[in-house]
Amino acid sequence: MPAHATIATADITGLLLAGGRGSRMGGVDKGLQPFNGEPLALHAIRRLGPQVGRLMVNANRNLADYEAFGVPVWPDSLADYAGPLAGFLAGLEHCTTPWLLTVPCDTPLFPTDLAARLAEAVVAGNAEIAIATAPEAAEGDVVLRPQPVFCLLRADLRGSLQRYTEAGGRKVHAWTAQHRTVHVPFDRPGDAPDAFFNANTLAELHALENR
Ligand SMILES: Nc1nc2c(ncn2[C@@H]2O[C@H](COP(=O)(O)OP(=O)(O)OP(=O)(O)O)[C@@H](O)[C@H]2O)c(=O)[nH]1
Ligand SMILES: [Mg+2]
Repeated sequence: MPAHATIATADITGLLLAGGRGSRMGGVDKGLQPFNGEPLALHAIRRLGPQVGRLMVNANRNLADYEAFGVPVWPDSLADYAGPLAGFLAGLEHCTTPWLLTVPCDTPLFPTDLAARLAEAVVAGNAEIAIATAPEAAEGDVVLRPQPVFCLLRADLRGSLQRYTEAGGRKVHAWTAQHRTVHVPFDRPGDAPDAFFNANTLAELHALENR
């Protein structure tokens, strides 16, 4: 195997996760909230687009607004806002490439080399899933925490995820733990410390705008 074996960009579909309730933001559709003058979803689409071969959006409300961004939009097939895994499943149901990369709509500063580093690590580790980990402050210390919605996964895990969610499973970690998973640290010297900061409230979103 060559030293830098990886996955071709064309073999990855990027999935923007915008299907949540946004309850901590007052129930608004998070992906449509403005960030530096443009909707969060559009901002993420621009950042993710160059990293992947195709793009899709998972959303459950205001579908026409998302369609206006020029990317296919798929709502959850599972009912009642079953959480991010419902978005993963909707993505896998429509994914025609061997790999799917998920990104949430509320983390606008995510790395521009996210796909490249997850892809290299998943191949090097002969794994099925790669999850980003990023430094987070914890009781005066800094620890690497998994960012489970930044997830590169094999598209053929669809059957497994379908069975897990049909049985009532909702936890990303509990499902990924059933498969060969590598964790990929984003704590190199040049990595932006706020790359994985996500906005759960409007105040957090406005604070991110000014960083
Ligand atoms: N498809 C889908 N995605 C979801 C669901 N719940 C959360 N997500 C997505 O998962 C990611 C992380 O979720 P949260 O940060 O909790 O966002 P949220 O659920 O919209 O916000 P809260 O209601 O405040 O928890 C976001 O990209 C959400 O869009 C869901 O029920 N279905
Ligand atoms: Mg939530």
